[in-house]
Formats: sequence, C-alpha cells, structure tokens
Amino acid sequence: MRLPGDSCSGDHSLPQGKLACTGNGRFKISKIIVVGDLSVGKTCLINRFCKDTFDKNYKATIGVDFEMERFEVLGVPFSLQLWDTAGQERFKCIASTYYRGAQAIVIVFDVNNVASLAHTRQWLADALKENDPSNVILFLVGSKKDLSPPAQYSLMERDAIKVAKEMQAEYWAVSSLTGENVREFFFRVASLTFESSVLAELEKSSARKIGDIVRIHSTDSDLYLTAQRRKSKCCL
Ligand SMILES: Nc1nc2c(ncn2[C@@H]2O[C@H](COP(=O)(O)OP(=O)(O)OP(=O)(O)O)[C@@H](O)[C@H]2O)c(=O)[nH]1
Ligand SMILES: [Mg+2]
Repeated sequence: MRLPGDSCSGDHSLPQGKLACTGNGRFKISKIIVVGDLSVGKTCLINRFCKDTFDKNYKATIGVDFEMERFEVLGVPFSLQLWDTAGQERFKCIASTYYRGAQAIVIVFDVNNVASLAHTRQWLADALKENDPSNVILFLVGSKKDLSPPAQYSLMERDAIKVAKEMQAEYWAVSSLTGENVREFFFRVASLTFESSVLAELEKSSARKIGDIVRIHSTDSDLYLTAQRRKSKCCL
C-alpha cells in the first residue's frame, strides 16, 4: 500500500482547449478515486497512464494505492491524485475509508464480464455515501477492450451506455494492454476536474463573482444575427 508522500509523479501538458484560467495561481490537487470489482483492471489502467507499463500478472491491490500526476493547463499547475482502491471484498472496508473528498469517481468494469458492469451501481452507491453527489464528476470505464471481439463489444457497449446514462456518468472504453484511449481518458478527467476547480474558486472568491462568467452557447453566425437584430432595434 502506497500513500501520499511516497508517490511517483508524471508531468503532462493538457491541450489548450476550452479551459479558462482565473490567474490567481491557486489550483492545486483533485482527488480521483478509482473503484470497481476485483481484477477488472483498475491498477493496470493507472499504471498504463502514470508509468506507461502493463503487467499481465494479477497482483491484488491491498487497501489502496496512490499515484500523483502533474498537469499544466494554460500555464496553471494542476495535479491529479489517483486513488487506486482494492476490489476484493476483504479489503473493501479499508479502501472505503479513502473515498471521502473525491472530485471525480471512476467506476471500472471489464467489458468481457457482465457481472462487473452490474456491480458498478453498488460501487457508485458506496462511493457516493462519502461524497456530495452534486459535486462529483462520474466516469464509467469499460476495461480490457482488446479482449472483446467487435460484435460482442457492441452489445456490451449498448448496456454500458444505458448504465452510464442512469448514473449521469461519462462512458469510456479503454485497453491498458494496448493503451487505447487511456491517455485521452485521463486528460478528460483532468480537464473536467480542472474546470470544476476553477468554477469552485470563482464561487468562493468575493472579488470575482460567478455571475461574471458568461457562457456562450450560440454559434458565431447566431451571435452575428443577434448583433444585427439588436442594432436594427436600436436604430428604430
Ligand atoms: N488483456 C488485458 N488484460 C488486462 C487489462 N487490464 C488489466 N488486465 C489484466 O487483468 C488482471 C487484473 O488487473 P488489475 O489491474 O490488477 O485489476 P484490479 O482491478 O486492480 O484488481 P484489484 O486490485 O484486486 O481490485 C491482470 O492480470 C491484468 O494483466 C487490459 O486492458 N487488457
Ligand atoms: Mg488493483
């Protein structure tokens, strides 16, 4: 069992997409917990991302393990604390003591194991007991995609998307063996948690109120039309 302090860290620069920066330089760390049945591939997923390694031999996680990954978003340092929890029933009690304070919950199942998908609802319920459901970002991750023939996978994907919708989670399918989607998935986790940290900081800040943020959903052409309409009204 490895805990904060003896962590190994990696560095990533996120693509400079839609993320905003508040400029106060206070962004710190997001806690991410990774839960799911034993042997679904939680440790391999984290190791593929943090160390770019894959071990085909199963070594059960005892309690929890911990990795830290550093990101830079528009020049703002940001870290993900990845908590790799044990799926084995006998270690669940220790692992669940680390659930509290998560900004994102990653629920992993094996796309070749229907039961592991069915159990994801219970994993989510347990993780939410320790967290505020309205304040946490959810991901449902199907692992070991490399072992699933396409026809079989598409049936599983249909069910997984249904479960993800019920949970209001984002669905991802990955392979830690080939690396498919692993980097993309963690970058997405980092983007959404960073964004939510920015919004939380702004909400807290008395100087800059959340009401100052303007979200524009229109396309550029809509905006142009709106501007034209306003202009003509004003001239009437
Ligand atoms: N083919 C394939 N095998 C995988 C993949 N991910 C994990 N495995 C294998 O599945 C087994 C279990 O992987 P782990 O990552 O240790 O599973 P875990 O979910 O951490 O298990 P616990 O720690 O007991 O909860 C190992 O033998 C891995 O090599 C994958 O993407 N593809
Ligand atoms: Mg493990």
